[in-house]
Amino acid sequence: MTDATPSALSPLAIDVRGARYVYPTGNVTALGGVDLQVKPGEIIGIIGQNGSGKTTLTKLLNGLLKPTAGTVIVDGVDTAKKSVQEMAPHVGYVFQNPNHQLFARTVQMELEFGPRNIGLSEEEIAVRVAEAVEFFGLQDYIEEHPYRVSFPIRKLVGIASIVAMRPPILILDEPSTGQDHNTTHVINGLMRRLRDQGTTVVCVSHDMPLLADVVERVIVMKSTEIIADASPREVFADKTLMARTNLQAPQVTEIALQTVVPLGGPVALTPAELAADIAMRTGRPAAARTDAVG
Ligand SMILES: Nc1ncnc2c1ncn2[C@@H]1O[C@H](COP(=O)(O)OP(=O)(O)OP(=O)(O)O)[C@@H](O)[C@H]1O
Repeated sequence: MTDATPSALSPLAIDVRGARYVYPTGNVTALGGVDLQVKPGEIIGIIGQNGSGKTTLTKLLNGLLKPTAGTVIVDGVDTAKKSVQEMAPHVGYVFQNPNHQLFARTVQMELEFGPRNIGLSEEEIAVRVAEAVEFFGLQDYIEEHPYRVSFPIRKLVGIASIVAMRPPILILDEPSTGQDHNTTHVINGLMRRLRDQGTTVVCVSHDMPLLADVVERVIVMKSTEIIADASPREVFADKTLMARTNLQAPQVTEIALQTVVPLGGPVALTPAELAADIAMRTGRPAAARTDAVG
C-alpha cells in the first residue's frame, strides 16, 4: 500500500479524535479520550500540571506510542499504521532530555544523521548542517562529542538535529528547560523563524513567557484531558483556569491583571506590551528593550 497523502485522511496538520492511551505498565490511563485539530502553520503550546498527559499526547503524534483507542492522523498519515522511522519525514520530535536522543560521536555527525536518514543528497545534507550550525551557533562544537558539551549546548544540538530535517510538523518537549539566557534566546528566535516558514509547531512547555511571546494558541491539560483551548491572552488572563491547573501566568500578565486591567487596560503578555501600556498612560515613551529578539 502507498503512503496516504495529507489530503487523503485529513487536510489538517494534526487531527486527533478520541485518543486514549493506557500504559501497559501499571495499567495507567495517561490520556482519556482527547480531540485536537491543528491547522498547517499553526504554532500551539501545550501546558498542564506534571502527569496531565502532555508528553504522552506528543508521543502519539510521532508514532512513538500508538493510541489504545481513537485515531491520530498527522500530516495525513495514520500514526497507528506507521513506525517512528516512517513518520520521520512528516513529523520531527525533539525530546525533553537530549540524552534520550543523541547517539553520534560528534555534533557534526549528529546533525547529519536525520537529513541522511530521510534520504537527502550529500550536497543537501551539507547545506542543512551548515545552516543548523550557523543558526544555533554551534561553530565551536562540531568536532566535539555531544556528551562533552554543556547541557544547554547539548539541548540545542538535539533541537538542531531535528530542525535540519525541516519536517512540516515539529514537536518540542520543554525546549527551554535547563537552558541559560543565551540558549533561551536562540529558542525564542527559532520559534519565530518556524512561524515565518509556515512550519506547524507543537511546543510542550512550563515556560509561560516563551509561550506568551510566540504561540497563537494554548492547549491546557489536566488529569489526562484537554480542558481549555484558546489564545494565550484568554488562557493566561483566566485566573480560575490558572488556579485550577496550578499554573502561573507570565509575571507580566499577573502584574497587568493587578494593575492596568482593573483600570480598563489590556492584558499584557510580554514586557514590551506592558511597557507600551504604561508609556501610553504616563505619556512617557517606553525605553527600548535590549534583549528583544528580532
Ligand atoms: N512509561 C510509563 N509507564 C507507566 N506510566 C507512565 C509512563 N509514562 C508516563 N506515565 C504516566 O502517565 C501519566 C501522564 O504522564 P505524562 O508524562 O504524559 O504527563 P506530562 O503532563 O507530560 O508530565 P510532565 O510535565 O511531568 O512531563 C502520568 O500519570 C504518568 O505517571
